[in-house]
Amino acid sequence: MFFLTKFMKPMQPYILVLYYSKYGSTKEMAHLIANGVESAGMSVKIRTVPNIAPAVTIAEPSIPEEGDIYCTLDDLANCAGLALGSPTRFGNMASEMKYFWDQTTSLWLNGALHNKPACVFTSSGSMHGGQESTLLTMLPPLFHHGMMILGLPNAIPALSNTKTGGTPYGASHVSGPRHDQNLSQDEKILCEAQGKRLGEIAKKLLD
Ligand SMILES: Cc1cc2nc3c(=O)[nH]c(=O)nc-3n(C[C@H](O)[C@H](O)[C@H](O)COP(=O)(O)O)c2cc1C
Repeated sequence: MFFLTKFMKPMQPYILVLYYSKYGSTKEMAHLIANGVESAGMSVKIRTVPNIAPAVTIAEPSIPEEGDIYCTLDDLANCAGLALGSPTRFGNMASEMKYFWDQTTSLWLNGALHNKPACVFTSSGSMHGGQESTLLTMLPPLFHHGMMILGLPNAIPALSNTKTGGTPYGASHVSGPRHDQNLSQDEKILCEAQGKRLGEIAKKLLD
């Protein structure tokens, strides 16, 4: 026992940035949010969730061939804070992300996420296509898990200046009908600001 405690490295606190993305916009936002987290001096883990394949197709490999790796329940349980992102799907989160949360009962039972800070972000095809409803409907699982929810304060000028995405409920991006619209400068600023705020608050809670 003494040997173990002497030589085992304590786990470094980290923020989990967990997202699903089909066309890449939400993934880009996740990486900008991670930059913001790191600018607050916190470590970060970026994780995604697999596509949901119909039963008739071959299951995906457990490690993706490219890109960010899939989130485990341990990744979620051990985080010091969470940024959760999903594309807007009919005004709601993607079923891939909902499926992941439906597997978190063990964490709910032992209160693994109690009192940890969390925020949400999304990407949609159109400007008024349901970003806010997606962000708000991503929150109930986090409330059930006892997390503390952070939005984006209006003190950040980009929130008032933006002509596309960006809401008080969380960062957002309008990707256009062909998913080919780049993140605007204001959308990028808001992603990084959201990550920074999450990192700073997680750090204060750990002190
Ligand atoms: C099944 C489905 C439903 C969608 N529903 C909406 C919607 O309700 N509102 C909207 O603006 N865009 C909708 N979209 C478009 C995506 O939200 C948009 O392309 C988003 O930027 C994709 O994010 P990604 O690049 O991270 O995959 C939908 C796309 C799919 C495939």
